[in-house]
Parts: sequence; structure tokens; C-alpha cells
Amino acid sequence: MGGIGCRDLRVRAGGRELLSVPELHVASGRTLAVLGPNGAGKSTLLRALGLLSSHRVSGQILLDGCPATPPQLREAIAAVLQRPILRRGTVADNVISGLRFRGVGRREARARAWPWIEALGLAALADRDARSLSIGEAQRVSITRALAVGPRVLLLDEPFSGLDATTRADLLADLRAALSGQPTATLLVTHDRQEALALAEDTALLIGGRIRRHGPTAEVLDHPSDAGTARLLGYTNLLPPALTGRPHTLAARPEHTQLLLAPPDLPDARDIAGGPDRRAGEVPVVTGTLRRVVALGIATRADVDTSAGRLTCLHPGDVLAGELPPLGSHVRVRVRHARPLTAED
Ligand SMILES: Nc1ncnc2c1ncn2[C@@H]1O[C@H](COP(=O)(O)OP(=O)(O)OP(=O)(O)O)[C@@H](O)[C@H]1O
Repeated sequence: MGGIGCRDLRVRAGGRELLSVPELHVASGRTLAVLGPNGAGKSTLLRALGLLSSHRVSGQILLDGCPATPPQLREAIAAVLQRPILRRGTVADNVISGLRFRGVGRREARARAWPWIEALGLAALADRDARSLSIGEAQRVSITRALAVGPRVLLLDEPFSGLDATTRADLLADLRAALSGQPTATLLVTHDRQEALALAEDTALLIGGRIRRHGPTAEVLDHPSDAGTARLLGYTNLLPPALTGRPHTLAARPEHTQLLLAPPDLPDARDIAGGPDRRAGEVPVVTGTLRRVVALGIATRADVDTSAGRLTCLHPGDVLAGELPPLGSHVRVRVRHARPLTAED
């Protein structure tokens, strides 16, 4: 099986285990996003795979399904780290440096690198001193340098962090286009599910040094299995069985949870949940006390205390103050879309 993988990969530091991954594989031509909160062990995983770790690493790293030696891995892998590290010289010098490091002559390196310089929008900057670049430009150079090598494996450690929204969107699109059709196995470390969605066919959720879910990106992002993965995937509202009468805790995103501003004549949550004609896909209306309302410009956030904890409601646009009941009022909240958590943690 082409690509990079690992078996029984463990990383220890400071007397504790930071990472334990029994098995993982990224196939050639595919991108796997490793999505996790801060401190989950994402960089630890990427560094272990790329032989960049300063911690105690045990287990096997596989190339094309077979245990690989450090020289084989160094030859196969190109890595882009969170903060771009550029060498002295021009942008073009930096882009060809990966090829030069692998023994490619200057002339050939320039010829092989130039299409990537153009594809990643660096032609106008090619002769600039690399040390004069902005962070976004420098990250673009770092990504282009890695792609120009034509690596069998590309490791990307949060390459878009610290970029403004437009630069990030442009670079995401350019990278996606550059990777498509390439036989590269790409591992993208990120805490942003939009990046996973934009770049990766598959996603692994890493929490506390362990992979909690792994599968096709759209499926993984829309199916939290426990409270930890729910939080990570933006399903921050948890509705336990005591609130809904359902057998499992339900999880909902704030944008799918709304105050009923003009309460219609509806039964309360327990009536709906326990009613005789309850349908499988039905989501409940719950009741609570309005605690706080904050205008966020493009949306209005309302926090509601229920008997089972706080719910956050997000209404598109600016909800007029006159439409809102006073703070402390008894209110109803409609949950338009929720997922059952099937593996409580
Ligand atoms: N030398 C060390 N000794 C003990 N713990 C460490 C050491 N280095 C890192 N860690 C811990 O390892 C865990 C994983 O760190 P890592 O940088 O891999 O997380 P991450 O998922 O990449 O986070 P972020 O999104 O913040 O970059 C963290 O809890 C971190 O505090």
C-alpha cells in the first residue's frame, strides 16, 4: 500500500505519554487531516513521523506499508512547519534549496522549481530577499519549497495559522490545486475544521494523544461520538437524556440552536420527547432561562440556562432588542439539528 503510516507509535516526554497511535495510514495521492484541540498531540505526531521529534519515540514508521529507515524517510518526506524557516538569499534560492539539498544541480533545480513558483503565485517575488517577506509570503515560499521536491510524503503543521483570512483562503485554494493529481501522501495538522474540509479527503480526530475517530472528512466532521469530539467539531450544546427524554445525549451547534422569539403554541420538551408519535429525526424544543444576549455583528448570541446546563443559541443577523424577552425570562429553545452521542466519555 503506497503512502506513509505507522504502527504502535508512542511518544513520551517529561515522564508521561504524549501520544499513542496503534495504526495510521495516509495513502499516496490522498490528504489526511489530523484535527485536534490545543495540546492534543498533533505536532507530536507529525514530528514523530517526520523524524523531527526531540522526545522518546517508539514504534514503526512505514513507507509503502513497510518499516522504513531514517534515510528512506528523509528522502521521501518534505515538511512545512508552523513558522516558516527561510534561508538567506532570494525567494527562488529558497524554493530550490530543497532540491539542491537532495543533490539536484542548480540549473535543473531551477527548471523543476519554476512551475511550482508560478503555480503558487510567487513569480513576482522570485528575486526578493526572502528575509524581507511577510509571514504569509514566507509561508507560501515554505510550501512551494516542499512541493518543488515532488515529495512522496508532505507533512503540513498548521501552515495557515497566523495568516489573514484572504491570504489563508488563497493559499488553501492554491495548495488544494497543487496537490490534486499528485501522488503525494499529505498529512495536515490543524485545529480548524474548515481547513480539513477544504483539503482533506480523510480526517482523524486526535484528543489527548489518541485518535478518537478516523474516516471520510465530511462523515467525521458531522458525527461527533462523545463530548470531547462534539466540542472539537463545534457541537458545543449538549442535551442529556434528562432534558430530552432521548436514550442518548444530543449534541447541537449554536447555529442550529435558536430562541423561539415569538413562542408558538408548542408543547414543552418532555411532551415532544415522550410523545407517542416521536419521529427518529425529530429534534426537541427545550425550556430554560434567558441569561445573556450579545450582538456579534453578523449574528446574535443568546445564552440560555436549562436544568442540564447552558445552551448557546446563534441567530443570524442583528436581532432587534424589542423582539427579545427580558433577561431572566422563561424561554423556549428550538434545536433544529442535533446528533446523538453514541460513545459517552
Ligand atoms: N517536553 C515535554 N514534556 C512534557 N510534555 C510535553 C513536552 N513537550 C510537549 N509536551 C506536551 O505534549 C502535548 C502535545 O503537544 P503538541 O504540541 O503535540 O500539541 P498540539 O496538538 O500540536 O497543540 P497546538 O494546537 O497547541 O499546537 C501538550 O500537552 C504539551 O504540553
